[in-house]
Amino acid sequence: MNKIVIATKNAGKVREFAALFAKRGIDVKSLLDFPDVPDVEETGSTFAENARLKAEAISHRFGCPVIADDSGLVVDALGGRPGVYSARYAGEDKNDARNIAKLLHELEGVPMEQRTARFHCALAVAIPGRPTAVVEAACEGYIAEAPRGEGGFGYDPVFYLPEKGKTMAELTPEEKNEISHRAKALAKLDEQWDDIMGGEGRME
Ligand SMILES: O=c1nc[nH]c2c1ncn2[C@H]1C[C@H](O)[C@@H](COP(=O)(O)OP(=O)(O)OP(=O)(O)O)O1
Ligand SMILES: [Mg+2]
Repeated sequence: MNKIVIATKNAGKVREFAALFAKRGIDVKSLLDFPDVPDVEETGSTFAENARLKAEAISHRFGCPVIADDSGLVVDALGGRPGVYSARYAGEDKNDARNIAKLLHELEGVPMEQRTARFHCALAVAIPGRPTAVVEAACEGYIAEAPRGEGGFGYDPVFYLPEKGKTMAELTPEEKNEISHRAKALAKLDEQWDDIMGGEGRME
């Protein structure tokens, strides 16, 4: 297999998946290539449920294997919010800058040692006629007091990695793809790939 559909319209995710799959010799198509496909409603209460909903809906529509990513930011001092609502935290228009502003506002006065958080990623693989597989992984860090860096997308400018002394947005794309929740989840998929695909093809 040398092509996979990722059920997302998020350009940041598409860039990261394209780089991660390029190493495996696989071309990535996304819903940015099919703008007429309507958004799948994320009605689940967990990342895994939403990833499954997106993968199965698009696989059913296209009749081919599809991977979906549902991800977000889990902040301990906010009881796990914004969680599955990360994209829509500050409103349905999914505006990264407004989401970050709301997050920093809610954490005003919270000292650094209590600003622990993680990015969480659930990846679902839906293949016609086979059970859907879901893997999950997380990347631990802290919510910074102000945005820093231009790279990545979403909440990256306020996600501080103590071991790097940088926010996720200050990493190069290659550095982010070594440590991110998305890369770790994809590595788990790699391990299970032959079982999941059941003869459909190998990832590498
Ligand atoms: O590496 C990341 N770096 C920064 N922020 C991130 C990351 N990974 C997820 N996030 C944030 C962005 C968005 O606020 C939410 C994902 O929401 P999520 O529903 O999975 O994606 P989405 O609606 O943007 O696109 P789609 O559903 O079409 O895949 O978490
Ligand atoms: Mg979404």
